[in-house]
Amino acid sequence: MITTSGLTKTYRAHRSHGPEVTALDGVDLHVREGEVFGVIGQSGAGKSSLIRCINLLERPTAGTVTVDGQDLTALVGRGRRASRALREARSRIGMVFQHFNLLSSRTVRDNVELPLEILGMSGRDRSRKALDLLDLVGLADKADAHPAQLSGGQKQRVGIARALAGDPKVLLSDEATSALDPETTRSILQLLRDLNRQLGLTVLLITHEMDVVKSICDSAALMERGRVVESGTVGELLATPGSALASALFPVGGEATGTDRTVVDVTFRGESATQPVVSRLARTYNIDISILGAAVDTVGGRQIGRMRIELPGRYEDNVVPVGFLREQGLQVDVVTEQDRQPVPVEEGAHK
Ligand SMILES: Nc1ncnc2c1ncn2[C@@H]1O[C@H](COP(=O)(O)OP(=O)(O)OP(=O)(O)O)[C@@H](O)[C@H]1O
Repeated sequence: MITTSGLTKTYRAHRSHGPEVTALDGVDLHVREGEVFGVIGQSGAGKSSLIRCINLLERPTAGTVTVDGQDLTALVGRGRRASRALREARSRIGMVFQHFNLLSSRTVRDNVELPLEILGMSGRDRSRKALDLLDLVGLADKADAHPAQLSGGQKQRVGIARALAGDPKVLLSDEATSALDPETTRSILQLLRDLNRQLGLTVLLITHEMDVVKSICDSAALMERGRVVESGTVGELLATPGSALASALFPVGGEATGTDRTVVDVTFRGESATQPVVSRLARTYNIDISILGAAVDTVGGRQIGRMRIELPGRYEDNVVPVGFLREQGLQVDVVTEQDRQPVPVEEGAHK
């Protein structure tokens, strides 16, 4: 549904002179139809630039953006007909902002009607559609209120209703929950998930919070210094040895008790979680195994368990027991010192 190819954006600090800042450095991203895709990264990683380049609010320096089969970059600056086509294409891409961007002088209903006015819809149709959208986001009773009379979560619901006005196939969310408290964050994420399922809406969201990715994303990408350094479905990421996103999505702690030890993360899914693998391993090889940490969690809607265990001896001495674990159908990652570096994103923090 969304593909970026070699997407690059450089800014110049002062119009014609000063150093260039490379905000996006050849980003290739593939977002499938109907999925919720999260892009996570530290402040300055290029997340906002990415989302603004995808809907062409910002003109990319190089590369292409294709949304629903249409190359949007081909429409930039190519005469009147192309710019009308670009406007139309953009109206099918909804955008939700961190600070809601509502017009304070307009009522809730009038805020939702605004994009419909721009699309030239007649007054009665506009009004009906705005009320339907407000109903969809659970705010039908606030149609005549003004934004100042609403809570943050309610304002974001209005922002979402407005984003849906053009019947978009794609919703872009720029830190939609960063200004909200944890409880409200949960309800807005649930709303985005419900809309994704009910309307088949593809959602691309950017966030600096791992919890957001964990609770609603089917796929995720990690950005660092303008590049996508990891991406995939949550299942693929969890199955990738050494994936920084996987260990941040599902951290399991525990330090080795000495240098002459092998530390292994074992990931369980579904049935395998119940197998008494650790005791079987200890019996088969007659070794003492310490459990350093363990957790069971729901990631991307699936129950997953992870355990960090320690075997006596170095890895070379444990090749056979590690192979035994893999033969049981478990995902086994041997943890090195380097793997234990923290992932550079915040977890559960709110701006
Ligand atoms: N309009 C601009 N002019 C000049 N530099 C910019 C502009 N917008 C962004 N940048 C720079 O581009 C880089 C990426 O910024 P961007 O806002 O895309 O990152 P981000 O990951 O969204 O960060 P944050 O989470 O803090 O919003 C930063 O170094 C930033 O200073």
